[in-house]
Parts: sequence; structure tokens; C-alpha cells
Amino acid sequence: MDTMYWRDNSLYLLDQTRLPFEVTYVKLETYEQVAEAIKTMKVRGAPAIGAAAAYGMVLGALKYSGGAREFEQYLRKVYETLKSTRPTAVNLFWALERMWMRFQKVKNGTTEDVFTGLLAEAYAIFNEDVELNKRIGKYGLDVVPDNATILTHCNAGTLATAGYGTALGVVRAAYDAGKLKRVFADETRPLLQGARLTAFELLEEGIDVTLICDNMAGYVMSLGLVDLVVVGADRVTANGDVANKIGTYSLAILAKEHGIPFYVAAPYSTIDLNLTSGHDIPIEERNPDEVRKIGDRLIAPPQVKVFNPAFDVTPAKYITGIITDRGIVRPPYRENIKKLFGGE
Ligand SMILES: CSC[C@H]1O[C@H](OP(=O)(O)O)[C@H](O)[C@@H]1O
Repeated sequence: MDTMYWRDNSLYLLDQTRLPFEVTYVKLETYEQVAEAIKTMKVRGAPAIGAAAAYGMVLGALKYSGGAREFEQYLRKVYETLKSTRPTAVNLFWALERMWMRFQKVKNGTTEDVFTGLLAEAYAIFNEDVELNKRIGKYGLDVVPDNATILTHCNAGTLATAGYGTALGVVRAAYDAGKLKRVFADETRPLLQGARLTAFELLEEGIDVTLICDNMAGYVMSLGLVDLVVVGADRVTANGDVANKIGTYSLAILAKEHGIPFYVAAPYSTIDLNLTSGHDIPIEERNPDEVRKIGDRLIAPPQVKVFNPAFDVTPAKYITGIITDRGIVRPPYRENIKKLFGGE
């Protein structure tokens, strides 16, 4: 199952709002459609929205019909539109910057040169992500005990990336190595990425997955059923603080309380050395109806006030290690992140 693919000068996107009951691909032909798909979370997950935005830049270039002199200004507008879709996952900005840098290299060529160059960069971002995730999986094996039970939150799998997944990349590697007993998947309110996406992904591959409500995680840990927690990330700052799906912070504190290792899995494209700590990470607040409803069904009084942060920040002190494509980063994070990623 592909999260997305490019064909006939269009981006085909798996519509994740329809999962798990419908596997439907939407055909996107304009950058505005890609921006809308990211905003409405038809595509979601830090690396996946970066890859989708990269293809959005290609669609923007493809549809341009103005003069050569105005092209750069137009493409910058495409860049800014895609950049404005969601504020927390740094992969979005990393991918767009990479596309912009490639444009700077090809902009003096023909229209065909620009299109070919941008498409090649989008392909590279997409294909590189799968390799990064497989490396994360390989490194993650070092922290997975035999017959392991892993608890995870949200969806950091194939559906959040170009393929294989970050946290679920560790799960897949452990499963393939015969080290995995089972996975507990948090449902992950309010948009239920765990219930709708992680459960779906793992069942598709015959991986033993048990769905729990978010508020059950502490009790499951107290029963001694969890060997380690592995989650994804949307942004890791220079000191090792991590922004991830809302509920991750609570999970990290619960894991600490129960003496359970808590790992974050993330590729280098999720690490933001420009931010010194998690205090600087912009946290997306989404539509209140996402909390008042499940799907289209109201589950609260329609007039009730809602606070709906889509992410929280887990301080580095609660994180046992960060499993990356370059190895496992352990404390002291500022020093060790710089060692592995400082020289970019
Ligand atoms: C591998 S990154 C996955 C990351 O993205 C998710 O957020 P969203 O579903 O809102 O895009 C969540 O934070 C996952 O851990």
C-alpha cells in the first residue's frame, strides 16, 4: 500500500481520512489541492507531508503559464502556500527548502529543465525517506528485547512516511527479526490515527496488535505488559525535546514512572537544530469539532468550548533515546545530536 505515488503528471494520494474502511486514492493536479490535502489530513505524518509538499511544488511548476521573469515569484507563492498548511512538523519546511534549493540550481534552464529538476528532487525526497526508515528499524533492533511488547502512539508507520515507517519501522524490523511478541496501539484521540491507521497497517502485515484507549496506557504499563514505548516525532530540537502527537508527553511520564524505556524514532529530516528547545516549537491547534465529534457524530454539546492542540512537547529528560537513521542518540542530547547532525 503506497501513501502516495506520481503518475501522468499528477500526485495520487491515499486518502487517509477514509481509512480503515476505504482504500481510496485521490488524484491531485494542482498545488492548491495538495495544500488542501495536507490541511485536511488526507495525508499526514511528518515525512509524508514533506514528500507531498515536494510533489506540490512540482505540480505548481507544471501548471505555470506566465512569463519567464515572473516564474520565480510565482513559485515562491506556491512554496509559501504549501508552507502555511501545518506549523509543527519540520519535515514540511525541510522538504520545501530542498525543493527551493533545487529550483535555484535549475531556474536558468528551460521550462523542461525546471520541471525535470524539481520532479527528480521530489522523487529523491520520497525514495530517500524509505531508506532512512529502514535504517531506523535496523538501529532500533538494538533496543528491542526478545519476545518484546512495544507500545506506540498515533501512527508513525508507512502511512506517516514514504514507506516502512519510523516507530513502526522499529516494529517491522523487530517482527522480521522474530523479536516481537505484540504491539499495543493507543487509539490516539481525537483523530484516532492509532485506531484507524496503526491497527490497520499492522493487521495488514499479520503483526499482533492490540488496540487500547489512550487512558488505558498507564494501567497496561502497571500490569507489567509493556517492555518499551516507541513513538514517532514531528520535530526534535537541538536539546532533544520532541514534538509529537498530543498524548506523547503523558505517555513519556507514565513510562518514566514505570521504569519503561521510552524511545523516539525519527530521521534526520525531523531534527531541527535551529530551535534550541521544545519551547520554541509552534504547536498546531486544530478545529474544535475534531474533539466535539467522532467522524460526523457529535459526542459533546455543540456549544461547549474546546482546546485542541494537535501536538505536545516531551522534554528530553523523559526520553531514553532517539533512534535515527544515523544511530541511537542518547543523553547528553545537545552534545550528541550535534555530533551526529551538526555537520549536516
Ligand atoms: C513519522 S511522523 C508521524 C507523526 O505525525 C503524526 O501527526 P499527524 O498525524 O497529526 O500528522 C504524529 O505526531 C506521528 O507521531
